[in-house]
Amino acid sequence: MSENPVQVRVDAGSPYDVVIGRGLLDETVAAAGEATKAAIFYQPTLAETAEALRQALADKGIDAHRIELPDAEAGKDLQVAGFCWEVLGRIGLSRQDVIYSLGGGAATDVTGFVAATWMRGVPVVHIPTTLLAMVDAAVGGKTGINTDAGKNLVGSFHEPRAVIVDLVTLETVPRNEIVAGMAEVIKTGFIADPVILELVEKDPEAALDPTGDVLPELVRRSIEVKAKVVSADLKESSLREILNYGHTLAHALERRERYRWRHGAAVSVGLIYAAELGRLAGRLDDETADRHRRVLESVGLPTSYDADAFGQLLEYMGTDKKNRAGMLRFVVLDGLARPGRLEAPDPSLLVAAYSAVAKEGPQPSGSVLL
Ligand SMILES: NC(=O)c1ccc[n+]([C@@H]2O[C@H](COP(=O)([O-])OP(=O)(O)OC[C@H]3O[C@@H](n4cnc5c(N)ncnc54)[C@H](O)[C@@H]3O)[C@@H](O)[C@H]2O)c1
Ligand SMILES: O=C(O)C(=O)C[C@@H](O)[C@H](O)[C@H](O)COP(=O)(O)O
Ligand SMILES: [Zn+2]
Repeated sequence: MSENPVQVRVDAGSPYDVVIGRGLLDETVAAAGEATKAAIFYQPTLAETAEALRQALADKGIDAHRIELPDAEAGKDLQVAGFCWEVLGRIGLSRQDVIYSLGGGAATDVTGFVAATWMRGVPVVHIPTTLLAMVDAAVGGKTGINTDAGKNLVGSFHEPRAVIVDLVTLETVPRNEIVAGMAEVIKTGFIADPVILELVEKDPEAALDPTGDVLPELVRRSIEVKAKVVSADLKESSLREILNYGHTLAHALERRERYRWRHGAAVSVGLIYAAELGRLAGRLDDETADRHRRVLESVGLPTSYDADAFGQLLEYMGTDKKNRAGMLRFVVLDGLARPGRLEAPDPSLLVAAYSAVAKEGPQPSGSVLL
């Protein structure tokens, strides 16, 4: 990617830009607009970056505060949201002011939720710092927390004022987090942009290299797809569901694992399952179905899960937001980049498709866990 930042427009309810580049502190400060106060919610690993932003905002006369969030999924919690609301009250942050999120998708999700609910909605600027948050979580206005009832069942649509994707931040992201984010990139390839798949397949190592040229192209392509989809259907009345490809099983798996699995790792297993459902339903050709496993494994993503878990996963899939009238609905492919829906599939199909991911014995550990 060239030195000049690239802007991708999201043309939904309140249009905004996703700015992609390297070294974007000026753009980040400019996004404060007329605010006189700012709150920066950040994950612990981003403390230095948060302080640099606080200082840069202070230099512009903005009363800026930084507030550390618990790391990862522990941050997407009602108690954490309550703590954030308390802090905003103490700061006296008003509707003319601004909130920043700084971190991975867990940070953008909980901060977005806090911004959506504080004073019934204040401006939020997302600064995603993981691959997954850049290509997916920070774009599109979905915000949320996890509860005992399930993953992301509490939340709201709250569009950001801007999204600042500074590719430099990827250089400190652990490899397993880049790998996890690649699941959403590959998902995007299957639902809408097969060039993404070709780029990953050509050189999986290059695709994972935050200092190379391939990853920035994958980031831009994925954001372009997401921007187009959410611009057409912000509130997920229909088209936006395609971004949920692989997520019906993934969210059930995450809940079963008490959110200790990386979201991207769960999505990877969920993609294998959705591809198999499509194949067994007679809608997806063998080559495209098999391509899922090849490309996901080529970057080191998991593609299997506990053979004994299906009953509980089925129960948890029953709370998926795409379900209608108590019937399961899945996003499946009718071919490469041709997403469709599978409504109320026969239970025998659901069981049969699980054999594509079922694994007996010791389960994956390490990189899929927090
Ligand atoms: N709202 C949406 O549309 C949407 C889309 C996709 C995913 N999500 C949500 O996003 C979450 C997953 O996001 P994630 O994969 O980014 O995980 P995450 O937010 O848990 O971050 C992963 C880890 O990376 C660390 N990290 C972040 N930036 C870093 C950096 N620059 N250098 C070093 N370490 C860094 C974090 O501290 C954390 O430990 C899930 O909760 C998922 O549901 C939301
Ligand atoms: O933006 C969307 O829409 C998505 O479905 C993107 C998903 O990758 C993401 O994980 C999202 O948070 C899932 O949404 P949910 O509505 O199923 O919670
Ligand atoms: Zn996702």
